[in-house]
Amino acid sequence: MVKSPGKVLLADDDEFVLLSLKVLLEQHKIEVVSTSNPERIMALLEKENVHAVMLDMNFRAGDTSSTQGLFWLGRILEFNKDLPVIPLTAYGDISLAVEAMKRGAHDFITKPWENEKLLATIKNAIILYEEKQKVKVLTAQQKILTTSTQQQSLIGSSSAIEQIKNKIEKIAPTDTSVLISGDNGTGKEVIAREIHRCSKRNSHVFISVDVGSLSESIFESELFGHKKGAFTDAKEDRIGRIEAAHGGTLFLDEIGNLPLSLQAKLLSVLQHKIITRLGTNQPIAVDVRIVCATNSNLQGLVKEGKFREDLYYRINTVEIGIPPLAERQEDIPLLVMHFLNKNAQHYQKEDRYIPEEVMTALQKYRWPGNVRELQHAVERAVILSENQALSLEDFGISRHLQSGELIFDHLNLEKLEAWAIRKAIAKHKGNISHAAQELGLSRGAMYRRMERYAI
Ligand SMILES: Nc1ncnc2c1ncn2[C@@H]1O[C@H](COP(=O)(O)OP(=O)(O)OP(=O)(O)O)[C@@H](O)[C@H]1O
Repeated sequence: MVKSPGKVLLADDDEFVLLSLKVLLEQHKIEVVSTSNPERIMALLEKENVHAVMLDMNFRAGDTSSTQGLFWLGRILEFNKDLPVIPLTAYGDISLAVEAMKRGAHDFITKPWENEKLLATIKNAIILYEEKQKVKVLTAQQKILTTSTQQQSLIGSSSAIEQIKNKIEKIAPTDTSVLISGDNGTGKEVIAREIHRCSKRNSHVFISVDVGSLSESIFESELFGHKKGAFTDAKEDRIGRIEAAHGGTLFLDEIGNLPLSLQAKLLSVLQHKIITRLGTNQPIAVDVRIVCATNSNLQGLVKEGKFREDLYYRINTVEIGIPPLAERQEDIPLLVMHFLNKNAQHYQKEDRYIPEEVMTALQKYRWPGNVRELQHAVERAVILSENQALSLEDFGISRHLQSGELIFDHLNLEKLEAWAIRKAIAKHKGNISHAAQELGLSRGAMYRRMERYAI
């Protein structure tokens, strides 16, 4: 089927004019909605996503003052200032056409019209409208892009990170939805960005929304956008994050914090790939890949009725679990060196280095804030250090080490079990049978636990 170039609203009280325009436009695959009653114009604009309007300037028979036409022109542009309006004027009424153009009309057509010229005018109007919409989306994307964080590739050589890299390679080229779980600061966003970078969407935007930091009152407009006047503070039309991510990847961090009412809306977006901005009822098609992250037990939230089960299954086609940093000590030296190089360069202290015993201690520390904490500790050490060799004091963690606050000061059984399973798999280089044997588990019990902890 040939794609329609766009949709036009025809408003004219002459049924014959409406019919002949409709036949002409539809012959050229242009979709048409029409009305002979001007009072219906606004309702049709609300309902239909039109790209241009053809507007009769003399509605009532015998009314040649055109005040009606100019009045409706004003109302249409008030509703959407980007919408091209093409007045239809009586032959020879140039002064009226000029007045309409002054008030924002796109072009004008005089009756009787020439088919070729009319078609060219309509097609131009549709293209112009689409271009304006694209510019709007691009401007919003640009704004979001410039405020988002810099790209950071996934650093690490532990078996956990290797397995994650392997999974990313397989899933990135597909559009499947991914759920990343892990504690705060473990690198969930880095993984999401890596999925985007390796995907065919990588020339489009990656948009990150921290659902956990949004107040409930702005959730909906932030995600879905709004129309001017949709609520008290809606001073202008605004594109939501989902629409801004069109063509790219939308990363929803802390998805467990999404209120139930919006969970239903998000599910509908995932199913139908359509959004509606607040205060309008015009559906807008969106093409986004959704990657979600959580640091809470989503399955538990489902059981408690706080998270919709259908949405849970929709977002977790593939799950990636990232263990806390303390459970992948092998990654610590690589991360430390990466952050050291970056900060040493930035603070012009390129001669700084880390003695072996300090690195060993850094590996043993449990890093409750995970990679984010490690990153800040290295930056702090570079800034505060007075000697070339960085000391544990520079990192600000010697006090914790002296108080014995090493890896196992959390006693959460599930975390300990997950830690032991990962450790055993790493020790046996991915051989599950051997790892299960060491843990005293059957292979079945091992696989059940691996599924539970998304290993
Ligand atoms: N494997 C990694 N390689 C390089 N940098 C990393 C890695 N993991 C985390 N980081 C860095 O640590 C910081 C925290 O990472 P990120 O924001 O991805 O964590 P998160 O799990 O999404 O955190 P939160 O749950 O708080 O949103 C970032 O500055 C990120 O660049």
